[in-house]
Parts: sequence; C-alpha cells; structure tokens
Amino acid sequence: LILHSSPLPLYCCKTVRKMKCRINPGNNENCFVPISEIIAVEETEFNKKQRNIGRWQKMAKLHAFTVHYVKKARNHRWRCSAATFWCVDEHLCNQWTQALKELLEMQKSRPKQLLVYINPFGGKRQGKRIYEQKVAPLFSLASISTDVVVTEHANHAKDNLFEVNIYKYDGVVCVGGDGMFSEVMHGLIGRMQKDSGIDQNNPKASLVQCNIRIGIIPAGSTDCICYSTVGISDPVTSALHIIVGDCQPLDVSSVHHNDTFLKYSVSLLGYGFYGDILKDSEKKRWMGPMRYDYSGFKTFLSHHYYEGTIAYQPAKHTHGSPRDKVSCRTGCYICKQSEKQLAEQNKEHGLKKEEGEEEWKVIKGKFLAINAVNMSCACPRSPKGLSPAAHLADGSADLILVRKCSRFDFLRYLVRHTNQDDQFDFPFVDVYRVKCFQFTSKLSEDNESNVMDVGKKRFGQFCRDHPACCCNIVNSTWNCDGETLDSSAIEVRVHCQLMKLFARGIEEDCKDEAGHSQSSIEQLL
Ligand SMILES: Nc1ncnc2c1ncn2[C@@H]1O[C@H](COP(=O)(O)OP(=O)(O)OP(=O)(O)O)[C@@H](O)[C@H]1O
Repeated sequence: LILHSSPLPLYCCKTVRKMKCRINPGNNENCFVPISEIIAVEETEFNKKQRNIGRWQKMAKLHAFTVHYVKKARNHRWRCSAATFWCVDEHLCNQWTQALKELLEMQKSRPKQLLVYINPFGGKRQGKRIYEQKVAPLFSLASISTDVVVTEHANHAKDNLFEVNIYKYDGVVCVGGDGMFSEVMHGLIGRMQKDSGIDQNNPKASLVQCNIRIGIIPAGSTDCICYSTVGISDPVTSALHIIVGDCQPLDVSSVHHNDTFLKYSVSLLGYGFYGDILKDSEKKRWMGPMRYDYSGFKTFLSHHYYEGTIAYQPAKHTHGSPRDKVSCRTGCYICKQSEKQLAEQNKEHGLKKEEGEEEWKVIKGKFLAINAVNMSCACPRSPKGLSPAAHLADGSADLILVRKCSRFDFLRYLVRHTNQDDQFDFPFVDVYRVKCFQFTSKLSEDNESNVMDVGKKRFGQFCRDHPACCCNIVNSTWNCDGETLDSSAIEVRVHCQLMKLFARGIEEDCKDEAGHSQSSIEQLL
C-alpha cells in the first residue's frame, strides 16, 4: 500500500507483503480512490469463514479495516463500494485506520449535521421509503447526524426554515421533486435576506448569498434540477454527492411584479406552451406523473399563441453564447470567469448604475412560447434540455422566444429537444443570453392603456385572427419552476451564484474530456 498526501491511491496489490486488500470478492484488481471520494473507514471484524484467504487462514488472529468509497458507474451514477484490508499486525492495522480517519477529518467541505425535509406525497409517494432505505444508512455510515422533518402540508418546510436555527447545520436536504426543492430554496434564500435586512420586494436589491448548501434527493415526478446538476436522478448518487461535500454554485432569478416579489427560479420560467401545460396539469393531479403527457399533448393541439412585449439586457459579462457547442461541466471555466467579471463590474460601477446605463432591447410579437432558463433543464426525456449550452453559474439566463408558426413547425422544434439537431436553428426561434428581462402581455398593455373600457375588461378581448372560433385571447400563465405565477407582467433578474448545491455539475467522461478542452480552447480563440 502506498500513501500519498493527496489524493491517496489505494493499491490492492498482490506484491504488498504485510496487508492485503479484497475489492469486490473474487475480483482482486488494482483500484485508485482519491481521499475526497472515501465515504468512511471502519474497523472490521474479520470473518474467516466468509472468505478463502489461502495461507492467511493458518494465522491465529487477523485484523482488518474496511474502506467504503464512491464507485463511479455509467451515466454519472455513483455507488458505495467497499474494500477490506487485513493483516496479522494489529498495530499496523490501527495505524492505517487512524491515518485514514485523520485524512477524512481534514475534508472540511463535508457536512456533519444536516436538516432533512421529506415530502411524503411527492412523485410516487416514495420519499420516506427512499430516504429511510437508501439514504439514511449512507449518512449514518459517513457519521452525518440529521434532524428529519416529514412535511405535513405544502410550505411546511419553507415556514420551518424561517424558525429553526439554520446556522447550526452544514446543509439542508430536500427529499422530493422540483417543487419541494423550490420550497426549500425559497425558505433558505428568504431567511438569509430577512436575517440581513434585505427587502425581497425591491427588484434591484443585491441579495445576500446563501452559503448553506442544499442537497436534493430526487423523489418527485419531475427531478429536472437534480438531473441538470448531477447528470442523473438517482437517490444514492445524490446522497453520495452530499456525503463527499460537493459544492456547485447556482444562479437564481428573482421574479417581481410592480415592486412585489413573486418567486425565485433556478430552472424554467415559461410562458405560453409550458405555462399552459402546467395550468392544465394542475387540474389533473389525480392522474399522477402521467398528467404532464396528457396536458402536453392537449396544449400542443390547442396551439395557442400570445402577444406581448419583451425587453431585455444582454449578458455582456459572460464569454458564452446559447449557440455554443460546449456545455457547462464540472469546474466550468465560463462560470468562473463570468462570476469574476460580474464582481469586478459591480465593484467599479455599483449594480444600479450599471443596469441603468445599459440599453434595453425590445421585441414585440406573437409567441407560442417564451422560455427563460438558468440551466440546461435536461431531463431523461430531453437529455440536452431546453438550452443545452446554458450555464449553471454564469449570472445569465437563456431567453428563448418561439414565435407564431405552424403546428408542424412547432412539432419539429419540440422533436429537436430529443435528438442531436440544433433546436435554435429555425427562423421562428430566437435565443438570447440575458441578465434581466421584462415581459408585458398585449392584454395587460391594452387594459392598462384603456382602463375605462369596462366592457372589454368584463368580456375579454375576442380573437382577431380566428373570428369564426371566437376564442378568447386570455393571458397565458408563467410556469416558474413548476409553480404558476399570478401575474403575466413580470420583471426578472438573474443573481449570479446566489445559492449552492451539494453537487459538482455534470462530469465529463474521461474520453470526452480531451475533446471538450480542445473545443473550449477553440471556442475561446
Ligand atoms: N406534506 C405535504 N402535503 C402536501 N403537499 C406538500 C407536502 N410537502 C410538500 N408539499 C408540496 O408538494 C409540492 C410538490 O412536491 P414535489 O416537488 O416533491 O413532488 P412532485 O410530484 O415532483 O411535484 P409536482 O407535482 O410539482 O411535479 C411542493 O410544491 C411542496 O410544496
């Protein structure tokens, strides 16, 4: 066995004289584990009957310790594996155990105490079982102590986060879907602002960063945030990312209406198509996760478009563009550079001055969908997501405008989310990387400019494009990370790296890595 300072390679070599290691019984192979990916080290009662240990069988007493470590499988899946080392020298065995435990103690980013919220009704109602059977045993193996709250109603976790002493925890874990994550995020960010005396209703306020990390154990019907930040929706993988103390900063968009705070968003803010799907699916909760397919199909057939005006400020501080071929990956260079750039700009000019000076670009039109995404929004059905090159932490959002087009063209656009073709390569699709934007629907513009027109307000405005069908032009609804917003006129601002997750972004395959860095360099040149 050879011990390097960091990382520590664990060699299970036959040439080692004094100690032997067995990884996956029956498979004596060499293995390299960085200290950062060791889950726990524990003394082991060596059971001679269990293993054929050759000449060691003749020895009177064997001493052993087991190293539990992260084993990386395909598709970003992580598993807990174990290697048991044994020898006859008790002192040597203790020395090893002690040395490894000390090295683990030095991993300061690892959480020791966590606050866990479980939504027992999320997804297929398996949250409690998933936590108890798959996650809790791993936390206990890693000596993480937990306070567990099984939620009793919606907003239980959010309200609780305003009351508990959150500063004694190294992180908050939510077991559920994107809705549960959103609730915990609102509780945590809201609590931070409250404790710092920041008014969330001020759309221009510089929000205080939240340094308590959130871990997501996926157990909902939509686990898009987990998928986009870890690469897979898998409770064990997520638990292991929490245990090793990973940290992934995340941009958060604040959404306001007339100086009133509405919500925060980290994944999708969608008006039109995705707003309508959500609104319809809410009425069909009894259908379970199937409701999204049903409402998706129905909304596609209805083919509604909405008139409105978008004003946005481009994100000039970031090097990337939504049409890049390079995606955001672990340790992303573009995210790091963008954060530095923004910090410098804010130091020099102050946030308000800088935003006030920059010009707003204005687009009016008829849209089938308006989507603003802070991350790729990848999910198993659309592994590259709504905006494949969106970054997790570059202080920008990708604003995607899908203008009125035929049903067939819209279908072509949707299908491209599932294949390798560029979904932005259509004349009716525009995409911009922005740091803030505002949207006003035609209907609310008309209503504002004509408040005295009572009849119009009462009966709605009749569709001018389809007079025969007399369909009512109503506003669509904003879908904010899976929750509906009450207002269609909104003001959105991206807050760079406002919060942190127990994740590391999506890891590149070793094979892909060379290609990625090559293309990154080409991109930058
Ligand atoms: N005990 C509870 N009873 C009812 N609702 C709850 C409870 N705990 C949390 N919630 C709410 O349930 C919503 C959905 O939860 P979650 O995201 O975990 O499941 P989901 O099935 O993926 O959600 P969705 O139905 O939005 O796809 C959240 O917005 C959360 O506020």
